[in-house]
Formats: sequence, structure tokens, C-alpha cells
Amino acid sequence: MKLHIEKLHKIANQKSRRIIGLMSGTSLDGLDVALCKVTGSGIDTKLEVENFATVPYTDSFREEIRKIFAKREIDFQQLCVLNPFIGIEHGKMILDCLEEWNINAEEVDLIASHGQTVFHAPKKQHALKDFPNSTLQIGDGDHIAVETNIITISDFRQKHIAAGGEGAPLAVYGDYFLFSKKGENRILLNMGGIANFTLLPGNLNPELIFTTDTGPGNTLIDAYMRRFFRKPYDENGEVANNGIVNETLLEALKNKSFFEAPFPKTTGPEVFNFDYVENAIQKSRLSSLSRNDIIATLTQLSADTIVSAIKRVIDVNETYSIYASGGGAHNPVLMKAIQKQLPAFTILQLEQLGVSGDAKEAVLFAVLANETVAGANVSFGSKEGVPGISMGKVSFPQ
Ligand SMILES: Nc1ncnc2c1ncn2[C@@H]1O[C@H](COP(=O)(O)OP(=O)(O)OP(=O)(O)O)[C@@H](O)[C@H]1O
Ligand SMILES: CC(=O)N[C@H]1[C@@H]2OC[C@@H](O2)[C@@H](O)[C@@H]1O[C@H](C)C(=O)O
Repeated sequence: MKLHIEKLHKIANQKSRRIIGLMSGTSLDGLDVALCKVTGSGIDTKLEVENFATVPYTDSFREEIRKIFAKREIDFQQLCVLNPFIGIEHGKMILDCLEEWNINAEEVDLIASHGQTVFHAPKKQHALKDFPNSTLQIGDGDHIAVETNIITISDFRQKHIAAGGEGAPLAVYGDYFLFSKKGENRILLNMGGIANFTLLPGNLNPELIFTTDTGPGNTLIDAYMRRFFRKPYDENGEVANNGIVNETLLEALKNKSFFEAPFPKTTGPEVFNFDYVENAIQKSRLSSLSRNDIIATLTQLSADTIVSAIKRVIDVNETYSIYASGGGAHNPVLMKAIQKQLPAFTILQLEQLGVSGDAKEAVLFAVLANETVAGANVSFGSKEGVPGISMGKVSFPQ
């Protein structure tokens, strides 16, 4: 279909592209939709977020995903039907946003779709000698392309694995292109369900860029809030604020091989989930601990493990600024606990760099699609976890 390739070629040669970045993360709160104008590529990328919305998932949509989400054993038919269903639903959500924003689908060049992660199993986690790193995102791109009539790039993580990575974190590419600053050591900290960070050295040397997941961001807090408070999360850290950190439980929660494993590493709710907390509570014989204390302790766990990972990779003679994003940046208890342990660091919200922290991950996938269509190879050296590659698969609408 020469016409399609020619259209893509034309988009690749434009000075700038309008790309919709999509992210639906491990919190299952909704679909982040960021309409971006992207000019240039690589380290010369300039990006303007024209519109952003989080389309909340309905309870029933979320429950359908939860039936298979991060579970070792599932109804295989549910996985099969969800793959096109999520693609179609995401397509409809995009069309709703475009209508709201008064923009025609023809005015958009590309969609960059992350899809819904349903299972993440790097080799360090599954420990199956003969099997590779693995991860699975569903919500097939062909369905989004046909539903919206917009060329869609999707399924970014497989190529990362094929090139030697764990399939995550992918934020590092966009973090480097959009947020590097000569003379300032920056740490881009994202606290979604899982927390991760990118270290961008002020000397701009791509070979010194570092990225890793650190462990739980909000996922454990959310799991406990859902079960015992019937709320999706601890809004503004109010429950944590009314609890006291229990040191015995905190130590039991930290007693996990993931935290000791070498960098870079990735994880997910397959490891950090409700049962993980329950086991730690039982092992510490703390079944009568108050629910507020548990939430306070889980919040401290996120802060401690984020700080400990950062401390392991920074140069003590250098100064750093942290730019926080993701839902956890709205939790003042978590933010204060991090700042307290890093008194010499300036901790700011990502908004200071001109991009909303809630939009960041969706924006970063727009950057990845831009690279795939219009970028050149960027070398990050031989550093593990950041292969210099293009990512994603192309779906044409017709
Ligand atoms: N006002 C708030 N107070 C406390 N926590 C909040 C607040 N707003 C959002 N959050 C937390 O942020 C979570 C959503 O964060 P986000 O959308 O960044 O995660 P995600 O993208 O789904 O996850 P991941 O990055 O791991 O894929 C919520 O589930 C909640 O725990
Ligand atoms: C497998 C997967 O979906 N991982 C997510 C998740 O959410 C946060 C953390 O775990 C990160 O590694 C990744 O997402 C971001 C966008 C990333 O790849 O940078």
C-alpha cells in the first residue's frame, strides 16, 4: 500500500508533527491523552502540549481489566477479548477528546499508544533460565487506527526488550530530549503506581544518563485504600498524615530482593500488591496495627526506597534538582518524606519545566513516536537499559 507509506513519509518530512500521546498506567485511573506539537527530533526536539485530558475509566471498564491485571493465572478468553476492546475504547476516548477540543482527526498526524500493561515479567523476576525479559501491553494499535482514522504507533516496549532492555523505563528517551539542561544535574522522578527516575547529568553526556524503577510509588497505598477505605487513593496523603510509621513493618516491607538487586531494574504490581503487604504484616505479627498506620508506613516505604535508589547513583560531590511528576507528586506526605531525606536537593514539580506532571508520560510516548517516524539513532553508549533504538509498530487506518 504505497499510499500509506507515502503519507507516513510526508509526515516524517514535516517540520513539525501533531501527535497524540496516550498513557494508561498501572494505577488504572484512566487514559491520559496529550495532543502535542512536536518539532524536530532527538536532542533538538521542541514540544508544545496543545491539549491534555485524563479520561477516567468507568468502574466497569476498570473491573474488566482487573480480571486479568498483573495475575499469573487468568481466563485466557478475557485477555483475548480485552486486546481489541481496549483498543476500540481508547479510540473512542480519543475521538471524544478531539470533539471537545474542536479538532478534526485529519488535523492529527499520529497517535502514540502505550496500551495497557497487563503483565510485566523481567528475567530477574520470573527467573526462568531459558526465557527472556517480558512484558505485555494490550489495546491493539490496529483498532485505534481504524477507530480514529489516524496512523497509530503502538507497542513500544517489545523492541526495547529485543535490544537488550527490560521493556522499561522508556521515559529516559523523552526525558533526555526534552528536559536536559547544560550545567544542571537533573533527576526526573515519576511517581505513578510504580516509581522511576531518570538522572540527566548537567554535562549532557548521553552515556552518563541513568534510569531505573525504584519500586512502589502509589500502588501499595492504592491497594490498601481500595480494600479498607473503599477509596481509590489517599487523597493529599490525609490518611497517612493521621497515622504513625511503624518501623517493624517498614523493615519487613523492605526485606525484598528487588530492592537489593543491581540497577537498572523494573517491576510492577505483579510483585508489589496487596498480598505483599499482608505477608509483611503477618511476618511482623502486626495484625492489629491501625489502618492509618499501615498507610503511613506504605507511604514511608515509597519515599525510603526512592531516596535509597537515588543515593546509590548520585555523586556526593555534585548538586541535583529533582523534578517530580505522576500522581504521587500530589501527595504532600510522600513529597515531604523524600525532601526530608535529601535536604541538599531542590525538589520541584515538573510544571516548572513547562510540562504538566500528569501529562508527562503521555507526552513522552508522543516523543517516542516522533523518533520512530522522524528521528535518527541516538547513542547512549553501552549502558545497560537504554538501547539507542526506535520503538513501536505502525498501524494504518485503511
Ligand atoms: N491528590 C492526590 N493525593 C495523593 N495521591 C494522588 C493524588 N492524585 C493522584 N494520586 C496518586 O497517583 C495515582 C495515579 O498516578 P499516575 O496516573 O501517575 O499513575 P500511572 O501512570 O497509572 O502509573 P505508572 O506510572 O506506574 O504506570 C493515583 O492512583 C493516586 O495513588
Ligand atoms: C511495564 C510498564 O508498563 N512499566 C511502567 C510502570 O509505570 C512506571 C514504571 O512502571 C515504568 O517502568 C513504566 O512506565 C513508564 C512510562 C516508563 O516506561 O518510563
